[in-house]
Amino acid sequence: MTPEEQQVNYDQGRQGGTRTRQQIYDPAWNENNMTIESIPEDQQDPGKVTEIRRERTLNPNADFAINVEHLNFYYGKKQALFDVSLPLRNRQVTALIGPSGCGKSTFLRTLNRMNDLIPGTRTEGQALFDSNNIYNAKTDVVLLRQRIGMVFQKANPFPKSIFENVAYGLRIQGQSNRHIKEMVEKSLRGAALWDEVKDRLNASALGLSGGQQQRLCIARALAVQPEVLLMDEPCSALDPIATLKIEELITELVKDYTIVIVTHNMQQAARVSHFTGFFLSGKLIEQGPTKDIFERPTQKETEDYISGRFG
Ligand SMILES: Nc1ncnc2c1ncn2[C@@H]1O[C@H](COP(=O)(O)OP(=O)(O)OP(=O)(O)O)[C@@H](O)[C@H]1O
Repeated sequence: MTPEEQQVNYDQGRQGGTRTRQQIYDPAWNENNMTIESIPEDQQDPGKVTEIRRERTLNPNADFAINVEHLNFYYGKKQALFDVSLPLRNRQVTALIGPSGCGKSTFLRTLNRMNDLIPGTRTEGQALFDSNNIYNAKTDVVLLRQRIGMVFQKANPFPKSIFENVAYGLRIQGQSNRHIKEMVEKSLRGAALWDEVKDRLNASALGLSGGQQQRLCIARALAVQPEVLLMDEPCSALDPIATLKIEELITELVKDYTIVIVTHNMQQAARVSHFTGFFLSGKLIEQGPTKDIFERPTQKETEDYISGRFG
C-alpha cells in the first residue's frame, strides 16, 4: 500500500463516529437500536466484567512479540504518551483500555508506525520486534506493516470485489495468481467469512453487511501473513451479534497471531484478552493479567475506571 492509500485507509478507519458514555458501556448498543433480548440466549453478553473465561488466563511463559520500553510520543509540541513500557506477548490478546483521549490509539499506531503518516510527530524510546527497534529510522515500514497488520474502527473495504479486496496486498507483492487464489481462500476461511461469500467472490465488497465487511478487512490483513494484528476498536460500529462473531474470531486467531486490541468496552476486554493495559492521560497507569486488572486492580484510577466512576 502506498503512503497515500495508507492515509486514506487510516482516515476511513477512524471515522467510527462518536459514542455516548451509555453507548460505550452498553454492550447491547448498536446502530439499529437492537436490544440484548433480541440476541439468542446462548449468545447474550455474560454481563459481568468479572466473568473471565478460563481459557483467557495469561500464559506467563509466552515470549514477548513486541517489547515497548520508555516510549514517549509527540504530536508536534503536544506530548501524547509518557514513558510507556508494555510487553505484548506472543499469541496472547492484549487489551488497551482507558477513557477517550488517553492515548490508546496513539500507542497502537506506534506499533506499526502508522503515526508516521501524520506530519510533525516524534517518537522516543524503543519497541523491540524480532530484535529490531520498530522506531529505528532504518526500519522498512512497508514490510513492518505487512508483519504487523491493522484493522480499524470502521470497516473500510475498497470499492472492489470481495476477492480483490483480499488479494490487494498480494498483488502489490507481485504474487502469482495461483498463490493469490490459495491465500484468498485461506484468509477468508481464517476470518470466518468463506462460507458466507464463497459463491459471490466477484461481487462488490460494499454489498456485505457491516460485520462481514469487518471480517473481510481482517481477511485482507491476514492475506499477507502478518505476525501481529492491531485492532483499533474493531467492533465499535457493529451490532451485538456481529460483535460476538468478531470476538469469537479473535479467540480463534490468537492461536496463530499476537493480537493487540483497543476497546472502550470493558466487557469485551474481559471476554477476549489475556493481558490488559489501562491508560490515563497518556500514561500507562496499570498493566497485568486481565483477571487481576478487573478483579483486583492495584491503582485507584484503574478501579474507578473499571467500576464506571469515570469514562
Ligand atoms: N492527529 C493528531 N494530531 C494531534 N493530536 C492528536 C492527533 N490524534 C490524537 N491526538 C491527541 O492525542 C491524544 C490521544 O489521542 P488518542 O486518539 O490516541 O486517544 P484514545 O485513547 O485512542 O481516544 P479514543 O478512545 O477517543 O479514540 C488526545 O489528546 C488527542 O487529542
